[in-house]
Amino acid sequence: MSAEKTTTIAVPLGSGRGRRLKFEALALKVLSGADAGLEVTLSLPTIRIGTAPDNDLILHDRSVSRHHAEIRSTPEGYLFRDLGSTNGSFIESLRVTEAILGMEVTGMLGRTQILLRHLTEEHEIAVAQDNQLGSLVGGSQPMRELYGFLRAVAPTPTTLLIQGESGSGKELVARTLHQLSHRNGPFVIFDASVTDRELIRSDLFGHLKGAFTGAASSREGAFRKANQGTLFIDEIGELPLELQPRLLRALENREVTPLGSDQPIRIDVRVIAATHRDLAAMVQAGTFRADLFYRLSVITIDVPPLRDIPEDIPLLVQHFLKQRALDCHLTPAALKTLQAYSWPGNIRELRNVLERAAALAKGKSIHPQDLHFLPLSTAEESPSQSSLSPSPPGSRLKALERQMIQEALARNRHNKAATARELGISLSTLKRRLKEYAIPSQRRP
Ligand SMILES: Nc1ncnc2c1ncn2[C@@H]1O[C@H](COP(=O)(O)OP(=O)(O)OP(=O)(O)O)[C@@H](O)[C@H]1O
Repeated sequence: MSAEKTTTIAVPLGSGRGRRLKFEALALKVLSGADAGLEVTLSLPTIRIGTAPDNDLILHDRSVSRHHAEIRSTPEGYLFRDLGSTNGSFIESLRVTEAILGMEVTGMLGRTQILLRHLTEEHEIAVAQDNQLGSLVGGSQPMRELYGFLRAVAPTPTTLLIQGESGSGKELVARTLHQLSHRNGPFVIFDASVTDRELIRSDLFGHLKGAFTGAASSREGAFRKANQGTLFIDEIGELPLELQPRLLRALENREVTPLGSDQPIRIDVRVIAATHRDLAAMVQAGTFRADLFYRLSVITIDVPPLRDIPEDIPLLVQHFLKQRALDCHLTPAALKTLQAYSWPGNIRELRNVLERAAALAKGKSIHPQDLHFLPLSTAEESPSQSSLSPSPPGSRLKALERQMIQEALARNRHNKAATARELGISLSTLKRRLKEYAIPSQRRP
């Protein structure tokens, strides 16, 4: 087995400065039998052993079955399972169908004896000294800690969960992870809140031609599109409960079965999920599966809200003005106004406020009176708001549309599908409007 198959599972320990990652893996060493001397270290969610070529540890012992056993990482430790093999599995001389493995045990599969060792290694995460990582801008302590963390986890194949408020940069973090991962395949985005509930299964896992009425041709699905690359599942909290076991199976078995087929297809995809919701609370409420939550949250990455990193605002302002080739600058008073604001729409809102200000400013200087924030009926007042001027006439129509959307959202308890229905627009249009107007898609506490 090649060294490239060696992978790691990382578990973050502690938070803030001095954060450490614990790498977990299972070392398998064949002690006797046809493959004596073969050694491999793996930390996949599930490790398969047998003589068939799709196993992770392929044995050439004729007394071993094609799919003999699997070892799954669980919150309790590595769980060994015999998959109904002809000659059975023995752990420390006891015949087992299932067993949680100790730190170092000897297993016997057919005539092959294997030493199984649970490895853990801890690494200190270096806090970066940079003001930028990939397209991410910001030199504050939380951002530098984030950069150090991203650098450490990017090359591992571990599933990641990114948490943060709407517009705080979760997608950009996922893109940065993909860029740093050196994975050859594409970065594919799947937004669970936008996709039609009826189509979500085939959009994710694909379908065969004729799998259902209207399936005129076959479809690959997001998982297979992302093969060798990264699949970013945005708004994972919106994934229908009935589809969650399928996603869990895809993550654990590294294979998907398209709709209308009974042939699973092996995939090599790194999954990064994101949410602005409290998934742990959803697990408590029974609206998100605990086993999927466990699998997704092996590593969680928290993206700070903009109000927690006001020191990054000058850098971000410079970045956006340059990115949009806007030939203007902010007066110190305008910068102060931005730093005092609470930013319910986070960095996306900052970008929008700047674009509007640049369009409305009379000269090259942007003054506090050129800054126009959202009509914040649902967000807390910021100290700077009372001094804001009313929206200029040109943006009144947009302000009205924004207001209508916010009110409909509140009436529908922030259920986007219901809101879109009430407004008579598609879910994807609503989602676009929410982004455009930097309306937080979550009710504020
Ligand atoms: N640190 C950053 N540096 C530069 N640009 C940023 C940063 N964070 C976010 N942005 C920009 O802000 C906008 C919103 O970011 P992004 O879409 O990644 O947020 P999000 O958290 O995924 O939002 P949502 O939850 O609504 O999907 C994008 O235009 C992105 O490029």
